[in-house]
Amino acid sequence: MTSPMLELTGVKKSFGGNHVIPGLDLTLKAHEVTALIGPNGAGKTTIFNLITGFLKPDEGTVVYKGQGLTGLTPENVFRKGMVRTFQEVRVFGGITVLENVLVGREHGFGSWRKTKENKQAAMETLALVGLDGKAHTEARDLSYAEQKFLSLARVLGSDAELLLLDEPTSGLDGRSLDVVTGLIPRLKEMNRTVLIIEHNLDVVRSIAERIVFLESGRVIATGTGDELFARQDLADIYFGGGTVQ
Ligand SMILES: Nc1ncnc2c1ncn2[C@@H]1O[C@H](COP(=O)(O)OP(=O)(O)OP(=O)(O)O)[C@@H](O)[C@H]1O
Repeated sequence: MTSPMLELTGVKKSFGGNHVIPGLDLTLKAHEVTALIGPNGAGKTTIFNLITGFLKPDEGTVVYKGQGLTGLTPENVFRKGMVRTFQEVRVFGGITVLENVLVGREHGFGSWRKTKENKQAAMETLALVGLDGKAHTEARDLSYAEQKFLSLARVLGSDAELLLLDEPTSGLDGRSLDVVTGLIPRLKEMNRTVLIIEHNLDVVRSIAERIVFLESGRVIATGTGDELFARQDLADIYFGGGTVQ
């Protein structure tokens, strides 16, 4: 059996007396697209923060490709080969689109280099999200949708194998939504594993191979879209009534 790409075991996190993650086990297989869904406040972003070193678990372990991540800074977690996006758009407005991807390639924190090879790789990444024609535009001059694409290009432009995407489609519709939903299934061909937080259930259904349903920091169901979307009990939790469709 191949070892999991990511394994959370007995992870707990409280804020004051609020037990946001009361005890979480979660495993990701390599080259799968897994969606983390659940009602507002279920703890999805907190889980991203616990995995990526932005928060430290009170208890439990996070193991990435056989290596414990507990206590590592976000920068050092990144260097292990994992990268995330944030719910809100985070791009560097004062530098160009191309430079934003180059910064992402160099781990987003330290120095970065405009070598020919890096530039070519960054341009190929920009082409994936349709931004190659705007490579020399300052990021602040992009539309909201283009800035979302650029956030994606920045994580894709890194060598990270595990991508954690926090609501990559929020605020997008029509053709811009299609850019993201078309891209995500292709990431496994690029040797990437994806964990995605997503509220748009049509998107979840079309891209996720496995869905993890979270309520109050606990995994209450795991399965394919066909398995989970048929369950009225989950629809009741998600919508407070109605059907997940
Ligand atoms: N740093 C923090 N300090 C205190 N409480 C926090 C902190 N981070 C998260 N929480 C609380 O943890 C709970 C879960 O929040 P989280 O953002 O992880 O949920 P979510 O599932 O991502 O929600 P949404 O779908 O609305 O983005 C919420 O009650 C939130 O207020």
